[in-house]
Amino acid sequence: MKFFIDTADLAEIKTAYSWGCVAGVTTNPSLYAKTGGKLADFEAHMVKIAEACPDVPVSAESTATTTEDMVAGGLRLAALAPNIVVKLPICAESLAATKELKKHGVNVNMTLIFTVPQALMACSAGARYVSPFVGRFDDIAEDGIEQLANIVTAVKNYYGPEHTEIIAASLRTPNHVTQAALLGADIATVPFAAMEKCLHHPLTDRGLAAFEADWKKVTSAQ
Ligand SMILES: O=C(CO)[C@@H](O)[C@H](O)[C@H](O)[C@H](O)COP(=O)(O)O
Repeated sequence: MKFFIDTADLAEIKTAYSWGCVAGVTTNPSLYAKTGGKLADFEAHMVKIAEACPDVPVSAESTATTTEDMVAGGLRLAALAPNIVVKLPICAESLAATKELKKHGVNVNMTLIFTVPQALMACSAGARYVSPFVGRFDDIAEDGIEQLANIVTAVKNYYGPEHTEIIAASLRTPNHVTQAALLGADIATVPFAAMEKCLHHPLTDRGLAAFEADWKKVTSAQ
C-alpha cells in the first residue's frame, strides 16, 4: 500500500515528502481553507504543491457544479502541472465530466465515495482513483473499515490498479491505516498528524534510547 499525505499545508507536505515514503498528495476545499488561502491564490498554491513533489500525483479538487464547468475547470487544473490529478465529488455531473476528462488524458480522483455502487460507477466512468471515506462513517456510529472492505472487494472483482486505484480517505489513526492495508486498499491518504503517529511506537522510542545509552558507553571507553 502506498502512502499519500492528506493536507494542503505546504510545510506539512514538504516535511512528509522529505521522509521518502510519500507517493502522493490529496487536497480538498476544506483543507485549502484551513491554510487560510484565498480563492485568487488557489491555483498558485496547487502549483507550489505540485512543484514541491514533482514525481508524485497531487489531487486538486474542483468545486464546479455542472459537467461543463467541471471539464473546463479540470482541464485548467490539469494544465497547471503534469502531476496534477483532478478531484471531483461523486455525482451525475462529475461522472460525465470524468468520462470527458479521460478522453483528454486527464486523471480523475473521485471523492466522497461511501458505497459500493458509487465506487463502481466512478470506475466505470473512467476514474483513475476512487476515494472511499472511513472516519466519517465512524462519526455516525457506523463501521468505516467494514464499508471500505466492501468497496475494496467489489472494485478488485472488476478492476485492477492500472485502471483504478483505491485511496482510503478520511483516515484518522494508525489503526485505520493498518486496517486499510490489511484489507488491500492501494493507497492510504493520511493527515500529517496521523502520519507522524504512524512513525512512532513506545518500544521503538525505548529501543532507540537504549542504543544511544549503550553507544555512549562504547565511545566513552576509548
Ligand atoms: O478524498 C480524499 C482523497 O482523495 C481526501 O482528501 C478526503 O477529502 C479527506 O480524507 C477527507 O475529507 C477528510 O475528512 P475528515 O476525516 O477530516 O472528516
